[in-house]
Amino acid sequence: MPGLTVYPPFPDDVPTAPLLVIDYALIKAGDNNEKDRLWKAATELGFWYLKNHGADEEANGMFDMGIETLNLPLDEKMKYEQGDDGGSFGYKAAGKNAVDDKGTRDTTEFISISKDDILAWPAVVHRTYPESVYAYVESVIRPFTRKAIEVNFTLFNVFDEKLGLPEGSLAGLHTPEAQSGDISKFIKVMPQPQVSEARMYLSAHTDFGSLTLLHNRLGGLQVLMPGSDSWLYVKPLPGHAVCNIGDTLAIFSAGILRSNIHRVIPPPKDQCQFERHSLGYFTRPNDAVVLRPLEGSQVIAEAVSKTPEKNWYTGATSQEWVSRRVKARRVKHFKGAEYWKTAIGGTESHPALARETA
Ligand SMILES: O=C(O)CCC(=O)C(=O)O
Ligand SMILES: [Fe+2]
Repeated sequence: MPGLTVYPPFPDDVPTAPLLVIDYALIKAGDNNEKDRLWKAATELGFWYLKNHGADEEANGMFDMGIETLNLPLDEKMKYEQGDDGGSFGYKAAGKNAVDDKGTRDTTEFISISKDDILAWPAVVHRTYPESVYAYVESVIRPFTRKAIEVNFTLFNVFDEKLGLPEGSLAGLHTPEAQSGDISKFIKVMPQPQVSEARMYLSAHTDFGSLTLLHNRLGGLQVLMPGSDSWLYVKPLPGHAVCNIGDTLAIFSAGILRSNIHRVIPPPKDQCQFERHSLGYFTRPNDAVVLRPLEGSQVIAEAVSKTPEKNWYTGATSQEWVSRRVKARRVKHFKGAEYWKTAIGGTESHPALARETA
């Protein structure tokens, strides 16, 4: 069973990022101390571990679905390729995205499954998927999607409270019934020959949407520590999801919630000989929501006035924002180093975003 591969342990002599461990069960029970810790994590680093999230079994099933799907022959997978127009549902073949300012092609492939297609199945909202996806909809993908939405809503409620927004504000911008760019994404990267300059798996980026819930088994994910040039590994911890804030929550809160830069490089030490699999639920606002700081909060209004250099008023809808960022990475649209510097950006600016060179 590929899902049961025993990997070498994450090495204990590489520097790791100090993510707080947040207990979802305590958050759900309304524990104020835990809510304060979540707030600290979401505003200072923008990344944290989440334990007791209750979605482990579904996540394991998603690994089986993802491995089976990405092991299909390439010509079968290519029938479902996302294309070059900014669509983020379906299959993304290795080599279709650039990873640096030279236009180097990536070696990362993934299958992204839309929340809308999964909740509506057997009706099709956006597109169709390989049969190996449909075989898991009822037993795995739908329960996984529902649990991810539940976790999101619980965390959103804490953010509403801390931001001084009326209860239900953030949930109201992410209604499951409305169409959105929400995806479950399963990622695979083949091990690479031991060359001195191994290729970046995912170039430095901020996530495009609101919240990301990641389930990792191998290392490779690194976060750029705020205010510095150091990249630190996020050590995978069994049973813990890695959560992070994306651009749209940063925009809604005028930067109070931190959308931190991260990247994926080959897993450290002996782990790099293995195929790397990762799974994320990427939550994005409803397609039609216009991205700008939210009204009705004194705290957000103050944050806007303290950051005049930032253009939080993007004028873009959620769908336009995500689509622009997906499209900009496709090799087809690559136009050189200057292009890379400006076109791929999200809410954070840091030289690391422009100078990544595999
Ligand atoms: O594979 C991972 O560990 C992280 C993936 C990621 O950052 C992304 O897909 O946005
Ligand atoms: Fe990411």
